[in-house]
Amino acid sequence: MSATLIDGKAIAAETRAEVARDVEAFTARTGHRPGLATVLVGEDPASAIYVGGKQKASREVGIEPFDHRLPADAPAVEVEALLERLNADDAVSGILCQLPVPGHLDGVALTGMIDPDKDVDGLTPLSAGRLALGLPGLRPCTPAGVMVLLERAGVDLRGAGAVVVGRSNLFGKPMAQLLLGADATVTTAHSRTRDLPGVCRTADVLIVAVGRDRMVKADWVKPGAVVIDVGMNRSEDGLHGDVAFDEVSEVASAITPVPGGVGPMTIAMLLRNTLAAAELQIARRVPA
Ligand SMILES: Nc1nc(=O)c2c([nH]1)NC[C@@H]1CN(c3ccc(C(=O)N[C@@H](CCC(=O)O)C(=O)O)cc3)C=[N+]21
Repeated sequence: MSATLIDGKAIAAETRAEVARDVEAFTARTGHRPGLATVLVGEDPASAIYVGGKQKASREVGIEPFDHRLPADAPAVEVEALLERLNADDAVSGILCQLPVPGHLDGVALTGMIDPDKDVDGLTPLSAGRLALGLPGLRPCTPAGVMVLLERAGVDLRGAGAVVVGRSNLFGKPMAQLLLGADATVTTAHSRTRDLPGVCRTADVLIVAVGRDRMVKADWVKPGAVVIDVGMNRSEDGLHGDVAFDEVSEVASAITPVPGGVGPMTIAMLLRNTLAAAELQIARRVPA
């Protein structure tokens, strides 16, 4: 392998240590402990593991976790009532409604109910609009984490050609906007893109989030490119990203592994956003 490994696990650990320090200072200053409420509807085992990981990571940095689980057949009004309660609860700084939700529910509508000041996923229309306009706001955790990885890897984004493969609201769209905000020249590619390998080959920075096991091959990558793998594909032969790591790492100059790349960074950014949300709520609290 010739590429430098971008060690998301190590960078995330450093970010979590920073957040832990900042949470301590926040609590000393305000007398409040930040709180993160997670809402999980249904019993999907992978989702349950992720939510459990978020809870544990919260506790470790001094953020109080609130764990809410509803049955897979919970009616929309019940989930809505829970979100309204959490919006009104002063102990809850941030709310995360784990996606995807079961088919009878509307994930976009539910997420959109979250108080924008508690929107630690950065997925409400207001947060998305703030990002699109270049205004300050809470940013979606996974793309925000990728920006930290790129910065820590010393990648100069100004004028660089960045290709984002995937156009989801959760990742691809906000990723493209963050890169644009950092002065990259951004292309968003997707399943309908003509000559996807050719488009990928133009990238100085290639970011892939499509959910197709090891789709990106060595001949899709420009020699020396930086490759960020956002995929999480579980199969009989283990957990793999959207990038064929072994062959692509012979071509790229730097690459993130799966696991141990973008995933841990997502959780670290969730913690950072929860502290930022707690700050927002202190700021808007009317002084006595
Ligand atoms: N509202 C919402 N917000 C999310 O942020 C959100 C979501 N819904 N739904 C699902 C996805 C997925 N996601 C991951 C977070 C951490 C790892 C992670 O830590 N992965 C480890 C490995 C985990 C393993 O071994 O399974 C790693 O990459 O090293 C993965 C995936 C957050 N998501």
